Amino acid sequence: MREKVSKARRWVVKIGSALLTADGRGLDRGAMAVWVEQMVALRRAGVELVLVSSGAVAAGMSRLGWSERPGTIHELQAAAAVGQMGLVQAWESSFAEHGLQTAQVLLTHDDLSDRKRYLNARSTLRTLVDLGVIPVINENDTVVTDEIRFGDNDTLAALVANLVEADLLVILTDRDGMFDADPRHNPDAQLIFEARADDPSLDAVAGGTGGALGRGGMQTKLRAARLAARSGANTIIVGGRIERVLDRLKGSERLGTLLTPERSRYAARKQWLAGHLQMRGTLSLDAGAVRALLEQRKSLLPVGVTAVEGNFRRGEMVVCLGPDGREVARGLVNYSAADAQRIIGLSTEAIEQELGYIDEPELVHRDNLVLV
Ligand SMILES: Nc1ncnc2c1ncn2[C@@H]1O[C@H](COP(=O)(O)OP(=O)(O)O)[C@@H](O)[C@H]1O
Ligand SMILES: N[C@@H](CCC(=O)OP(=O)(O)O)C(=O)O
Repeated sequence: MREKVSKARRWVVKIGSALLTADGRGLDRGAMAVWVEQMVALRRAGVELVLVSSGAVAAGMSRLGWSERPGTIHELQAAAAVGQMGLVQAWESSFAEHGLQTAQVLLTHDDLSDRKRYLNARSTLRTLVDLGVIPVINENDTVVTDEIRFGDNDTLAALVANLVEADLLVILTDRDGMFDADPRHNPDAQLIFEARADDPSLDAVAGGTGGALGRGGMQTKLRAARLAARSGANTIIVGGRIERVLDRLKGSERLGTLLTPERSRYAARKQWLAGHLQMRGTLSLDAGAVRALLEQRKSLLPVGVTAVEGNFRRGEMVVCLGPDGREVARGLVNYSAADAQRIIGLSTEAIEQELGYIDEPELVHRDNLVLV
């Protein structure tokens, strides 16, 4: 079962406020350094990493000398703005000690629900990961309003896992994992080692909300696992203070709670694309492009496309048809219909000349392509 974890290539690691702030006494830099060491080791082992870090509000409270979580949203946002500085600074200096660079990425709900911004966020994150930089993501607390807040970073981390098509979401928290009852009130509660994310009996055990600093509790972690499962990712909820926790997970050790998707990664991804997006147009492919997609699992380049139909925008879903008119794939397109029309049949070098810019050399990247 745990080889699902050791074999995962792309991880999103989420670290909650409760852990990061040593229960309210500012950022726990010592603990951060220990996770950084393990994340560096993961990277060196070929794992692609994205970090979702909470702790801005808690760090800001400590910097401002506030001992209680403020009541108004503006005070919370002010605390987050102050604390985010310290948070990214701490991550940056800690990773820098190992020669790794970090990047701050602040996201809101709108960024992930608007197709165009979604695709841009995705491309930027992919570029950062390819560059070997560790993206450090948090919610953009200063600009969000109550209605559009993620609120807890568990949900944000799950949506990031969808966004970057992670194989694994690791939620580090202050308990060893998900118990069959809230361990704060039930000393006999037992750790759940494995379950299907969609198992309805989990709803009852994850009832309680978060601690004094965190927002979510187990309920949002369970919901996050279900969201992550939609794009086929496995989720581990595990104690961040367990010694060498990330190393040991990578080594298939049975730590924490593993929540698995009900379908295979591929089937889940396909369903997710289909369920989330309406078809906006079609691309007709020549025989060479069909072979490149189906046999070599490559991205679709403009050079192999013979016709464009529909009025789609960048980031929307299109259907790819073979020379016989049969559907061979569907996926998220990197160019609008008007721009696609101008670049079909062109080699990669000619695209920039034609458009004056180049977003991506692929018309549809293979990560965003589902073969039929
Ligand atoms: N079934 C459960 N198993 C484990 N922890 C639970 C459960 N139900 C509620 N909790 C509580 O959830 C807390 C973790 O959530 P939270 O405080 O939001 O942390 P974080 O900041 O890591 O997101 C734990 O300290 C625990 O008391
Ligand atoms: N964006 C907020 C995180 C919200 C939050 O509390 O998240 P979590 O501790 O993961 O439940 C912050 O940085 O303080």
